[in-house]
Amino acid sequence: MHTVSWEQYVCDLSAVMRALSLRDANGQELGSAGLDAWVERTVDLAHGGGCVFFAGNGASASMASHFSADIAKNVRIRSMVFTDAALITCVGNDLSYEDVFSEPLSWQMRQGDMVVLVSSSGNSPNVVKAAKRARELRGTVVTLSAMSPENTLRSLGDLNIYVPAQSYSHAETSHAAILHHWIDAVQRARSLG
Ligand SMILES: O=C(CO)[C@@H](O)[C@H](O)[C@H](O)[C@H](O)COP(=O)(O)O
Repeated sequence: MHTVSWEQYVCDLSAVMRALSLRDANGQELGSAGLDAWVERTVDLAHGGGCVFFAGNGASASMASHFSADIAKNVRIRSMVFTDAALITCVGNDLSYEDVFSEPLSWQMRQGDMVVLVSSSGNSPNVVKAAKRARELRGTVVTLSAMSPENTLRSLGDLNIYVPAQSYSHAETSHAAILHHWIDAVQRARSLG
């Protein structure tokens, strides 16, 4: 069995996280300083009573639920995910799996709300469609992706966070750390931490 020592794993993961890229909608690189812009937008949204939606598949679906709970409980920001079994099976069955995030967004998202879309590959069709729908609805789109730098999702957000992870392990762990970092910062900015 191929093994990597814990020290090597941490070293490789750290390299991936340090190489974080954050680009705006025009493709301009903001680097990790762009995380502050994300925090500011989220604080502004909170002042206006806006909602933060989260979506992703598999491990990213569990992150969506986790961080939706955190932002509501710890930061008192309204939040929603679309992974309720009745909802996802209904939309998946009646329309298609590609619509399971975009369709509920159409019903729930208002101008000025934010959606955080998490996809390691950056190519899951339902996540890509959600990004396009949210833009039509004039919401703020934040994407977290990995794998190929040319992945589809990376060009669809107002803020596009990318880590050059080549494994789901590194991609998912990096995304979870970024989301924790963001919510901690929003919590401090709202003097709730
Ligand atoms: O955790 C893993 C793989 O390690 C899986 O659950 C993974 O999240 C699923 O295969 C997802 O469907 C992958 O979708 P995506 O993150 O590439 O959009």
